[in-house]
Amino acid sequence: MTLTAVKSKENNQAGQTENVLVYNTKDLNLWYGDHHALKNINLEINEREVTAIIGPSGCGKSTYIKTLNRMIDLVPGVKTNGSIEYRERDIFNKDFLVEELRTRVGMVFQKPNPFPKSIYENIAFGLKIHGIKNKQIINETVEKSLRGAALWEEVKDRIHEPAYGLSGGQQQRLCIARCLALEPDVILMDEPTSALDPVSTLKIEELIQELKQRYSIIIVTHNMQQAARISDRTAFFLNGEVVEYDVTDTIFNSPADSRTDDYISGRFG
Ligand SMILES: Nc1ncnc2c1ncn2[C@@H]1O[C@H](COP(=O)(O)OP(=O)(O)OP(=O)(O)O)[C@@H](O)[C@H]1O
Repeated sequence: MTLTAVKSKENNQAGQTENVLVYNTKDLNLWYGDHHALKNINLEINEREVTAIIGPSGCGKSTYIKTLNRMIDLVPGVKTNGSIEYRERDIFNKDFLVEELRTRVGMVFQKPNPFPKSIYENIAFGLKIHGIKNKQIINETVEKSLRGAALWEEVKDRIHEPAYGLSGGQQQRLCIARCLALEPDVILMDEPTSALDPVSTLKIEELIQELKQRYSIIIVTHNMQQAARISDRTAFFLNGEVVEYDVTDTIFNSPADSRTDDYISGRFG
């Protein structure tokens, strides 16, 4: 039984609700050509939690989250074995259409990447691609998504202006709104605040706390304080392996492995 499963069981005995898994990664290995970038990864990720992935540069954090929505398929020469179950279905199974997976699992990148269109069109565009044509539904979804990303009040009077006119932090919240419009189940975030100033970072962190009421969030971050502040569980990656995975408080206050302790204390990385 894995650590997370043990904890779920303990919670259950204490009369709390059992955790539901959104992802279950089993013995995952990944190679870029000959380079073994992910080694025997086993991770159970709970729904409606924030799961942080931390570790030094090059340890495989981005590779792992890009595998969760099969964006890794776009890299030539990648090989994998093992499995990743999303809601108990193997994402590598040929019956699981990648388009379906990416609709269920949204992604926000390090650098805000709005389309060169208006604020409104940034959200409406994705809806139209998904076949939604009704103007009223589109208008309502645009507003709902911008509200969900805590951006509506700031942009409601200029939603037909170019998205590039927004600040970096606003652009990142627009990218989150664009993701929310498609009603995802999971949101993957790859260092979403690393290009932002402290005030914009705080806004995104507050937003993540709100979003976890409805979505499961998996976030890669180099910022230890951020992982400690916003995540429920943290996985520490090193050289393509998961060294330790536990509730965030334990990782930061009493890690089991001395390498985790060294990393979070800033002794390397
Ligand atoms: N497209 C690629 N082709 C070949 N090797 C790659 C590719 N992408 C990543 N790698 C290698 O795989 C390893 C893991 O990279 P990855 O980007 O996942 O690390 P990371 O932990 O996210 O790093 P960082 O914190 O610097 O973003 C590194 O050794 C990297 O050089």
